[in-house]
Amino acid sequence: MSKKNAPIPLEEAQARLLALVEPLPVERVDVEGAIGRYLSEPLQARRTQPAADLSAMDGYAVTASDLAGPWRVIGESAAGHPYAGTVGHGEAVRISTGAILPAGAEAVILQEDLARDDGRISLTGELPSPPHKHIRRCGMDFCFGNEVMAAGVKIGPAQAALALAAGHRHLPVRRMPKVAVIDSGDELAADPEACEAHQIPASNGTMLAALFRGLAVEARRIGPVADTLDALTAAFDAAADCDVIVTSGGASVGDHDLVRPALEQWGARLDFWRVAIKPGKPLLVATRERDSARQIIIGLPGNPASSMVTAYHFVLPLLRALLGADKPLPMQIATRLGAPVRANGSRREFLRGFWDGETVMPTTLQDSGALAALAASNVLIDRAAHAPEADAGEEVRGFLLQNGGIA
Ligand SMILES: Nc1nc2c(c(=O)[nH]1)N[C@H]1C(S)=C(S)[C@@H](COP(=O)(O)OP(=O)(O)OC[C@H]3O[C@@H](n4cnc5c(N)ncnc54)[C@H](O)[C@@H]3O)O[C@H]1N2
Ligand code: MOO
Repeated sequence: MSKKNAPIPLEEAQARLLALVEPLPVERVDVEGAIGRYLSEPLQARRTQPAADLSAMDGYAVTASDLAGPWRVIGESAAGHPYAGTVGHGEAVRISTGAILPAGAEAVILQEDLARDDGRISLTGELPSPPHKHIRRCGMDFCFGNEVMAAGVKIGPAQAALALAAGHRHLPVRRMPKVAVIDSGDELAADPEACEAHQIPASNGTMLAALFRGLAVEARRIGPVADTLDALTAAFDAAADCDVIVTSGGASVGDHDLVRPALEQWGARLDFWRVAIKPGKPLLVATRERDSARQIIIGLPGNPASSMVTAYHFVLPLLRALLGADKPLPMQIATRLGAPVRANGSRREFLRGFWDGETVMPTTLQDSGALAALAASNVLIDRAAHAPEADAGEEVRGFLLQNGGIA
């Protein structure tokens, strides 16, 4: 193998890939449509919340200067229906959670702590301490002009609610990337119920597209495609409008591993090939310049666990970066081994395992073709190159597979 293609470390390969990203154009979409996408610029509040002092509980609003009572009930402030008058000495206003505190009122006494008798209330329980305990101050959450979210934040359920509360009907986000997923290999059967002995059902394409669809992308599948240059270049042509093309299989060194030569024939330029990780070593990254934008092609190894691990560490971060994420890489967790693991070889390894919230149990079978073990896993245990054997109970780091490793 030429020095040029010596496997490179994971972080270096990720940095090279992300350096190729040209963020996609910005569009404004309504808040619901923005869910799953990333803010392209900081968001300022267009209103103050709460816009006035509000009661946080159901009870009675009184002045702070008269906390002994009894009080005469002079009216009501309900959510959406404020009390127009002022509360004075010896007076109380019935108030509900979320209602505006009437003028003059500085304390809310819970209704459970009061007895009401014919328009008068008297204390039977505790006074609020401090008196303003049950009051949400104007601007407690945010004030007009505050930056409520930074650029690159993912719009999830709470962020969408915050944007609406801050007075925004639309949000600036980047257009959704278009991704094509190409299954390649002569042995692949499109129909799992009609799979001959010399075949294997094509399963990576569905797995990968499902993984990518966890992000706000338009993913489509092509193939299975035969192991010929013509079939592969025709598949690339069918993906000519895509921002990202992901292939699985045919990335290694065999006579029928044609993804690299097909990409070159198609006019793509290889950026790097081979990463020092296990599984996933034969990963390749190439680019093709179109009239307006750059296409990025990622060739994943065909073994199912290799495809999953490389999609997790490369394709998901790439898609997040195209969407404008501030932190596109997955986050690590620290946990403890539930069983011993052997010493590692020269490639950083991602063992498949199941984390139950306390310890992580590596699957017995770690072959990169073992789909049952992959499907039983929710964590990739991160083992450094040449890591010594480790006992049950020792701390290890890992990546949660769920949600692409991003909380
Ligand atoms: N002499 C060497 N041989 C291999 C090397 C090497 O360095 N020298 N690397 C090995 C590594 S590591 C991996 S990983 C594999 C990956 O090879 P390819 O990307 O070329 O994958 P294929 O050979 O096409 O397929 C591998 C395996 O996966 C199955 N497969 C492929 N596509 C799908 C699909 N869409 N759905 C389900 N299963 C799929 C395929 O049938 C094979 O069993 O190369 C090693 N070899
Ligand atoms: O990517 Mo391969 O799985 O290292 O055998």
